[in-house]
Amino acid sequence: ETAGRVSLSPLCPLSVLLSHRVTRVPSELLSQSVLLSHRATCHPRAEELQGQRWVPFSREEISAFQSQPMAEMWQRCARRVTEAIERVVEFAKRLRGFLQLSQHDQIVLLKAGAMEVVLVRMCRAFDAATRSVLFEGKLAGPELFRSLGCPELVASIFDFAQSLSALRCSESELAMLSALVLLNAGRPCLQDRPRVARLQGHLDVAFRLLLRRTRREGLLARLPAPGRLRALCSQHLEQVQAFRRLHPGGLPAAFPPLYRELFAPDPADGPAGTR
Ligand SMILES: N#Cc1cc2c(cc1C(F)(C(F)(F)F)C(F)(F)F)CC[C@H]1N(C(=O)[C@H]3CC[C@H](C(=O)O)CC3)CC[C@@]21S(=O)(=O)c1ccc(F)cc1
Repeated sequence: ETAGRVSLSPLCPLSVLLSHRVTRVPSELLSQSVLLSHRATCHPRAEELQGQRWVPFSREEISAFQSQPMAEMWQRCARRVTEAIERVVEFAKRLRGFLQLSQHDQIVLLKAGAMEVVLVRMCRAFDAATRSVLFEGKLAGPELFRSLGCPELVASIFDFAQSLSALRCSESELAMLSALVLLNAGRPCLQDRPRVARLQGHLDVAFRLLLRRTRREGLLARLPAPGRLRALCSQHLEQVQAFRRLHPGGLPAAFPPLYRELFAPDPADGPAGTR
């Protein structure tokens, strides 16, 4: 019998039975630890989202954003992407087994999945009623991002946020979704694919049991197809390349180094994920 599991032999007096803490199955412990990692690395925190009255930007504030030079707005948003990705890296490091992978595989999984997790997390701060997202403290519609010069990408990002928020996922569901986006054994260039597949398998079982416990099995069929996230991220990479072409000499130094590493790697550094 493993330590802590109550022995159910008939000889076991009630006092012993009652003295043990509640016995949780490993998968419930796993989804609980993923939820804690998610809560600790999301911004804003769930309680802030509930409490906060979401105020929309005024017309003047929106036109101020729209008259920002393109490079300024890109740097402003790139900083927020970078902050969000740093929190996703912290989330990954807290996932059971992630830090035991080789650093090469950790980097491959993060390069491929971090932005996808940011886009999943975005739905937490998305208001479906006004089709707007919390940006720098207030609610912003797609028109606020006009000066980025990539209206299709912005529209796809909002469509994705809209469809995900329509599923009204709980924090636990978003936590498990994010963990499964990251620990994806299908990512190219992995060295120890079977090891990632084992971690992914444990998360998959834990997610299905969570959905069964909460009578939300129907969610699986309604989740956006994984291809949609991938398409969004490749659209994003195209836009970064387009932006770089507009600004020869590489991304301005004002872009965070992590952003440059993830989205505008210097060709001299070799193919993505192999450094
Ligand atoms: N630069 C940017 C950029 C920045 C962002 C997104 C997309 C881009 C690009 F798609 C662009 F610009 F083209 F639209 C880009 F660049 F990626 F291509 C989507 C995720 C957003 N985001 C978030 O919603 C996070 C989610 C996680 C959350 C947390 O940490 O828990 C914090 C807030 C991070 C940055 C942010 S944003 O808020 O600047 C934003 C920008 C445009 C838009 F249409 C909607 C939002």
